[in-house]
Amino acid sequence: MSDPRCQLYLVTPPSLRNPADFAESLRAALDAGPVAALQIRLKPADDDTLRRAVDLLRPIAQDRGVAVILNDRPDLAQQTGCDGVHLGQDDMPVAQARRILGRGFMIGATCHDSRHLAMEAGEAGADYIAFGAFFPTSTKATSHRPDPEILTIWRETMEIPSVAIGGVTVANAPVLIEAGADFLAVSAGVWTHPEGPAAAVEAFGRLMST
Ligand SMILES: Cc1ncc(COP(=O)(O)OP(=O)(O)O)c(N)n1
Ligand SMILES: Cc1nc(C(=O)O)sc1CCOP(=O)(O)O
Repeated sequence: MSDPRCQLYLVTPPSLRNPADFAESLRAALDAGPVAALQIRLKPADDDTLRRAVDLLRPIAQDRGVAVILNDRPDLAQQTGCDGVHLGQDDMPVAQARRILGRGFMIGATCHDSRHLAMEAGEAGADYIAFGAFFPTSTKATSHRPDPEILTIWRETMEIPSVAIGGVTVANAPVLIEAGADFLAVSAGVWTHPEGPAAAVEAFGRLMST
């Protein structure tokens, strides 16, 4: 298969009411089409809950070649065998995380609608930067609404891959793909898709391969 210009990055729902059921949905989703990464994002969750979630979900993803990124927690990400961590502006600074985690560990950084934040994150050692929220979402309260053009400008001027997040669905994804996003990070648009997560991943796969 030719290298797709944009790849799918799944984000878990904010809470897993039934972890075993979610594990089943995750298997089905990952078997339905190409997925580059899975972010485990549980809010709020204590350390035991996070560890149990990583222990359950990490092998499902990694066995299928999907990188596992833990949200917010570089310490637990490293201890539990994840491939990377995603850091917000109020989390551990990227440079500090890079010093602790070393070069082989993936670090992503939230940059809202700011190329300035994104350049800072890149200089501090981030492997990808995330812009959002591009569309309204009920997964998280958001106060930034970037124009998709930020993805075009970023791609034309910078080498670090961009992730577009926030309210992304099969219906609105084309504008972000056209604008030049390297990855689309999606939660509700997959887990609450009317035809189910596998159908959503298949549909994203079609969009990204055309
Ligand atoms: C890929 C990606 N982009 C942005 C975020 C948001 O991270 P953050 O600002 O730390 O907010 P919370 O996710 O912790 O609520 C993300 N998680 N992933
Ligand atoms: C976790 C998160 N961060 C965002 C940001 O803008 O930084 S938007 C968002 C929610 C992503 O979930 P959904 O695909 O359901 O909108």
